[in-house]
Amino acid sequence: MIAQVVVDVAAKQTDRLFEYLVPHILENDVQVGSRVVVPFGKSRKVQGFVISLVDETDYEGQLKELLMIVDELPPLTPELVDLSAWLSQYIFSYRITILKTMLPSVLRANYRKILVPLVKDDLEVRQLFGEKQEIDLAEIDDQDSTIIASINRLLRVDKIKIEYLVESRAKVKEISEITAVKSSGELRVELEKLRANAHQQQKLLNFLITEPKLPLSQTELEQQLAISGATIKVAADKGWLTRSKAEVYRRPITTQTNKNRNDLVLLPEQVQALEQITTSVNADTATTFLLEGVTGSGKTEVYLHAIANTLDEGKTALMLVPEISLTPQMVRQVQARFGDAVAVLHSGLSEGEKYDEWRRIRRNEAKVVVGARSAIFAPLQNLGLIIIDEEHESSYKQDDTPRYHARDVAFWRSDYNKATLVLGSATPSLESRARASKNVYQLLTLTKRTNQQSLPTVKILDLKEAKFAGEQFDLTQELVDAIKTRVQRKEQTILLLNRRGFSSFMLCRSCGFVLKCPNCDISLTYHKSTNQMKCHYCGHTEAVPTSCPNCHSDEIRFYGTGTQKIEEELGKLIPQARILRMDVDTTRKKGSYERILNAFGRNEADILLGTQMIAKGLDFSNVTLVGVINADTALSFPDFRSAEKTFQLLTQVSGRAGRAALKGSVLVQTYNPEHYAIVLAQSQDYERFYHQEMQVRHQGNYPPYFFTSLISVSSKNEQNAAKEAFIIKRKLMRELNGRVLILGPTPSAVSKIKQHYFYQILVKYKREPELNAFLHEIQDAAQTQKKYGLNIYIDREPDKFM
Ligand SMILES: Nc1ncnc2c1ncn2[C@@H]1O[C@H](COP(=O)(O)OP(=O)(O)OP(=O)(O)O)[C@@H](O)[C@H]1O
Ligand SMILES: [Zn+2]
Ligand SMILES: [Zn+2]
Repeated sequence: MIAQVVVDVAAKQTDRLFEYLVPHILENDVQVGSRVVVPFGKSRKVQGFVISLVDETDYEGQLKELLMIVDELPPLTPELVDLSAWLSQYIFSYRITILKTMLPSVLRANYRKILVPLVKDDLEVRQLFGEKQEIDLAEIDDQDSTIIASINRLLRVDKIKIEYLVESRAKVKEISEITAVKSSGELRVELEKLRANAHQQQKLLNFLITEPKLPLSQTELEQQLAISGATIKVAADKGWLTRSKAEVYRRPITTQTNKNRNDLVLLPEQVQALEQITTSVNADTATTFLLEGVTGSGKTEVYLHAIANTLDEGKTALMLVPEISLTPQMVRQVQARFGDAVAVLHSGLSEGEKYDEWRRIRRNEAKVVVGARSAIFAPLQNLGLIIIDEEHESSYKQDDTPRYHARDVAFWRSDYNKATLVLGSATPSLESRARASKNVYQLLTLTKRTNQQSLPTVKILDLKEAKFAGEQFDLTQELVDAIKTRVQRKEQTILLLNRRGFSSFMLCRSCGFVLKCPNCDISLTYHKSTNQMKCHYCGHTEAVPTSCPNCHSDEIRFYGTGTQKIEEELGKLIPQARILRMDVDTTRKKGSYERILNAFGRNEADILLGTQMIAKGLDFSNVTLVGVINADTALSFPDFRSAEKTFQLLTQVSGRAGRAALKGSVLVQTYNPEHYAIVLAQSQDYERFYHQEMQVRHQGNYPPYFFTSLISVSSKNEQNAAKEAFIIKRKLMRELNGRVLILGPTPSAVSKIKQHYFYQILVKYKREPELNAFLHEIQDAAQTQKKYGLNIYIDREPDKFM
C-alpha cells in the first residue's frame, strides 16, 4: 500500500503529493486524513497528512516508508481533505497551509534537532554532554565559538550525530479514577480489622461501603472526604480499590446560563422562515437562504429552532458568529438550549480547551458547533445545517494567509453535504443580497420587531451647524442632554466612536469638506513617510492642504479622536454618569469583553462607550439611547465599500436601542447629513439602500457587478516592488486582451509595513476563466522572485485595501 502525503513544508516545490510505502504493521491503521511522520530529504523527518491511499505508483526509484501514524483517529475527515484541494486552488494557497488552518494549533508539529553521542569513551564527547544523554540544538549558544567548533569536529568524525524529532504538542488531560473492587461485605470485614486511630482509612472505607457512585476522580474523593493521597495509596495497596487513568475534557466555562426561553411562541414571519429552512434540511437540499431580518426581529430564535430540528433529524449543525468574545449572549443561548451537545470554538480559549472541544466534535460527541471564522472547518460529520449570523461582517474573511472567506467554505460544505446554508443579517452584504435577487439564494424576510414596536427613531445631527458641549468638538449639546435624561431615568446609553480610517484623512471643520482624489472620488490618505496626500487606488498625490479648497477656511484638520478622550470629556460634562469603556485597550485580557458586557447588563453603568465592537448583536433591554459620535470616518475611508460599511454600522448600532418594552432613539453626529448612506440608515431602510448602492457599484464597475482580485507586491526596495507590479500589469493587459479592468499599481495606503513597501493592483473582471491560471502563474513565478526579496500574494475578493 502506498500513501500519498502532503508534507509540512510550505513551499512551491513541496506543494504536491509525496508517496510513501505503508509498512505492513501500519496498514490497518492508516487512513485518508491520518497525520503521519515521514522521512523527508536526506535526514529530516516531517509531519504530513495522508491525502489518498493507492496500490501502485509511477515513481521509478525506491519509495521510503512512512515512519508512524500520530493519532488513533485521523484528525481530518475525507471531506476536509477534499475541501483542502479545492480551497488551496481557489485562494492561491499552499495545501499544507490550508490543512494546518483546519486543525487546532496543538496538532501542529514541534520540530526539534538534538545531538546524540555515538561513542561514549571519548573525552571531547564527554566534555560536551556531561551527564546528559542528548542536547537540544536550540539550547546551544550560537555565539559560543568553541562549542560550535567542537560540535562540528565531532560531527565530521561521526562521534556524534544530529537527530530530528517531530513532536506533537497535543496533550490529553488525564485524571486518576477510583473504582471499588471489594463488595461492601468484604469492606466491612476490613473496617473491623483497622486500628482505632486509623481515622482516614475508616472514613474512606465507610464511604466505599455506603457510596455506590463510583468511579470517582481521586482529587474529588480526596476533597470530599478530606483525606490524603497517601491514604488512597494505602487503600490501593490493600486491594480495597483500584486506580486507573481516565481522560477528561478541558471545557471552557460559561459564566452564566441564560434563562431558557424555550416557551416563546414564534411570530408568523419567524414561522414562515423556519418552515422553509426545515423543509430544506429534511429534504437534504443544499439550498442557501438569505435571512434578511431587521434588528431585533428574532433571527436568533429562528436559528435555534432550525438547529433543534436538524438534531431531531439525526444531523449536525454549525453556526458561525463574527467574533465570539463579542457575542457571548448568543453563545450562552445556544448552550442553554442544547447543553453538552454544543462545542464552542474561538480564539479566547486556551490551546488545551480548543483541542478538547475539537476532539468532542471529531468523535461525534458534540453535534452543534458555535464558533468564529475558523470553526467553519469543524470536523462535523453528517452536516445538515450551516448558519452564518451577521453574514455581512468582514471578520469572516481572513485578512492574512490563507485569505479564505468562511462564506465560500460554507457554500462548498453545504454543497458537499447536501446541507442547508442560512446567511442571516439585518444588513446583508451587497453580494449576498444581489444573489438573492437572482434566486441563487432564497430570500427570507423578517420585517417586524418581536416587541411589536417600530424601529428606534434616528435623528441626524449636522456637526457643521451644531452647538458643541464643553470645549472639545466631539459631543454636541443635544447628545449630551439626551444622555443626561437617560441617566436621570436610570435608562442606559450606548455610545459608538467609529475608529475606522482613524486620523488618516483631511476634513474641514467649517464646511465638512473631505479632500478627495480627482480621478477616483475617494478620500486621499495621508502618507507620513512622504508628508503627502495619496490616492491608493490610482496613485494620484498632492500636498497636504493648509486651507480648505472648498470654503478657504483654515479649519481643515486630520480627523480623528480617541475613546479615552471622549470618556474624560463625558466625565466632565455628566459627572454623575457611570461609564464603561470598551476598546482595544480595555479588552486586552482574556474574558474582559464578557466582564464589561455582563456589568453593563447588570446595570452597573449608565453608558457603554466603545468602538465598532459594541455595534452588533447586543440585546440589552434597558438601552433606550444610542449615540454615534462620528458617522463620517468610515465614509471617507478610501474603499468602494465605505458607504456599505457605514450604512451597516449605523443600522446595526441603532438596532441596539429599544429592544424590549421601552422605546428607543438614536442620535447620529455627522458632517455629511445628506450622504445617502446616512439618510437611509436614518430610516433603517436596507432595501432602498441596496438599490441605490447597486447603482453606484454599477457605475463604478465594482462588485457585485464585477469580481475582484488584488495582487500585492512587496519588497524592502520600493523601486523593485513598483517595477515588478508594472511588469505584472503589462502581462495582464497583454494576455487578457483588455477584457479585465485594472486599477494601479499604486502604493498601499500604509505602504511601508515592517520595512517593506507594498504595491497593489486591483483586477476587476466579469467571467475570466483564463485569469485564474494566469494568477497561479504569477504566484508560481513569485517563488523564484523571493530570491530577489520580492513577495507576491493574491487576495481573491479582497475586503481590505491596505
Ligand atoms: N417569538 C418571539 N416572541 C417574543 N420575543 C421574541 C420572539 N423571538 C425572539 N424574541 C426576543 O426578541 C429579542 C430580539 O431577538 P434577536 O436578538 O434574535 O434579534 P435579531 O434579529 O438577532 O437582532 P439583531 O440583528 O439586532 O441581533 C430577543 O430578546 C428575543 O428573546
Ligand atoms: Zn485616484
Ligand atoms: Zn471648508
